[in-house]
Amino acid sequence: AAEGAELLKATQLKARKKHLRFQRSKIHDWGLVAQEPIESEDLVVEYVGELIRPQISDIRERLYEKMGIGSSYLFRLDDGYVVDATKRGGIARFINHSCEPNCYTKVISVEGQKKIFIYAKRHIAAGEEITYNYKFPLEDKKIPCNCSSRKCRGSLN
Ligand SMILES: Nc1ncnc2c1ncn2[C@@H]1O[C@H](CN(CC[C@H](N)C(=O)O)CC2CN(CCC(c3ccccc3)c3ccccc3)C2)[C@@H](O)[C@H]1O
Repeated sequence: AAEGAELLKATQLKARKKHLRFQRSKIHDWGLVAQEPIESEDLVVEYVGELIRPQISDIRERLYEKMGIGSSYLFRLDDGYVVDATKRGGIARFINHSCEPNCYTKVISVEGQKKIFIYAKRHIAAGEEITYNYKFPLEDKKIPCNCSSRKCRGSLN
């Protein structure tokens, strides 16, 4: 049953993939834009990258900082593990944050492998930019938020 569900998900993702394009974003640099309408609760995309242990991600984060890459394509999981999409990443790495997002993320363990899926939390019209809440931990050094939604909190962290 699990494999079946997994296979179905994979085909859904493949079908969906051709209707997502990364384009210039009004929020920041590049973003992921829906080319066709997406129904609420539909699976949009998987955040594909390398699953790395907390210790490794700290080292990589410092490395990326040194390389001037700044905020990298790291997706932090609750248990400290990180999915790093910097080298080998899918299009989901271009998704920007919004304080009033149209998607949400869900971490699902498939045969012990943690996978991050992004689902629509409402109907998304063609041409809309895909967004989710990054849920960055609060920090002193603020990254100003440019989501321009009514409930914008003003910063990502
Ligand atoms: N609501 C928001 N308001 C204001 N800012 C927002 C909002 N949402 C997201 N952001 C910004 O987007 C970041 C997240 N970002 C989401 C996508 C991004 N739009 C983009 O265009 O890539 C992915 C990261 C951006 N970085 C790019 C690195 C790139 C690089 C770095 C330096 C020089 C050249 C290139 C790089 C390239 C190749 C390999 C490694 C790094 C990764 C957040 O950390 C924040 O800075």
